[in-house]
Amino acid sequence: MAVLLNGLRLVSSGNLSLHGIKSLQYKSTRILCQLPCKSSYQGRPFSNKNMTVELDNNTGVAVIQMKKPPVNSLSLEFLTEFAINMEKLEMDRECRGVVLTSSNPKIFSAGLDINEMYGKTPEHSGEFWRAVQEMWLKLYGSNMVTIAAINGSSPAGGCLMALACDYRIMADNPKYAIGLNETKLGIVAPFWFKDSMINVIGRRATEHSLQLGLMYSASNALKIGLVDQLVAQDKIMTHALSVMSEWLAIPDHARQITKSMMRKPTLDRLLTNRESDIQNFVNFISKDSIQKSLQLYLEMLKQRKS
Ligand SMILES: CCCCCCCC/C=C\C/C=C/C(=O)SCCNC(=O)CCNC(=O)[C@H](O)C(C)(C)COP(=O)(O)OP(=O)(O)OC[C@H]1O[C@@H](n2cnc3c(N)ncnc32)[C@H](O)[C@@H]1OP(=O)(O)O
Repeated sequence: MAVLLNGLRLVSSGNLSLHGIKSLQYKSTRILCQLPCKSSYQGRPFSNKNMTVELDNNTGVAVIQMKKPPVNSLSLEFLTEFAINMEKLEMDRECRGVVLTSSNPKIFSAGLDINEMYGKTPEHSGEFWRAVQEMWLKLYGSNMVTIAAINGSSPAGGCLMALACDYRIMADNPKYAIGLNETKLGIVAPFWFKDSMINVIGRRATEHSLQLGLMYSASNALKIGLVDQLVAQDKIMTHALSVMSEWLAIPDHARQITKSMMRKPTLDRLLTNRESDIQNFVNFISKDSIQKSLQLYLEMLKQRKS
């Protein structure tokens, strides 16, 4: 955790949620630019199999652009790479904010890679689920300002990623849909997916949404508060960076402590039940009836195409 105070940067060893706000050490550094100063942009890209990460040293803002063809499905490899990148940015004293977006102009993310849940060993399923948890813990528990620039459809795990951010901006296109549609696949959104949604849209709307596995058009997502703003597709990144500059104008320490106060109980719930959540997932996904549902769903996805 990093806090700016009178020109000194207070740095702790990890995410706000994982390590709380105690044991701060003093490190002297320059104060990072509070607002984007585009004139002296210096991009610094790294790691690029499933995503590119570009940190602007002048603004302290990184853009993570997911680029896993065809639909940014969240495979074990993708999730591992994502967690490593988040960790790197979290540790980077110059990074204060992250915009998450997609290189696919129509799909933000298709959610968890269904192939990782179908026909796999319990060991693989457990490893996969731990990686899903890690992605969420890193994003939901980040000290940085996180903004989702949702430039396409975003079902299930894709919606979860957006829900884990601080702010959601969606492209204003009636063809794009977002939601936690797990029940439509015959599976159940785990408690921390549900908690993430409750924290954004409230209990009643979440119950309705989860039971029916609803996918919302961009305009309906805005109506229920699932996204914060709709913006024309070609303006989404400019707008996300402008919203980011507003968030970064708030002193880091005050914003981070507030964020921690709001999110810690939700994070702690998964942290204290992490192993049982993995076991529940493995038991659930290994059932013949669930495997059958996933098989049918995968076939349906392939048939839809032809
Ligand atoms: C008692 C409690 C116990 C608790 C247990 C917990 C269990 C909970 C477990 C898991 C939670 C699950 C979370 C998830 O995220 S599941 C994934 C949900 N995702 C979806 O339903 C999206 C499905 N996809 C689509 O709707 C569309 O593909 C699209 C809108 C994303 C894109 O449409 P389009 O551009 O038309 O592309 P195609 O449909 O043609 O797809 C291209 C290609 O990609 C494949 N594909 C799509 N989505 C996925 C996916 N999620 N995983 C893997 N593969 C995917 C699709 O099959 C096509 O493949 P191809 O034919 O081989 O080209």
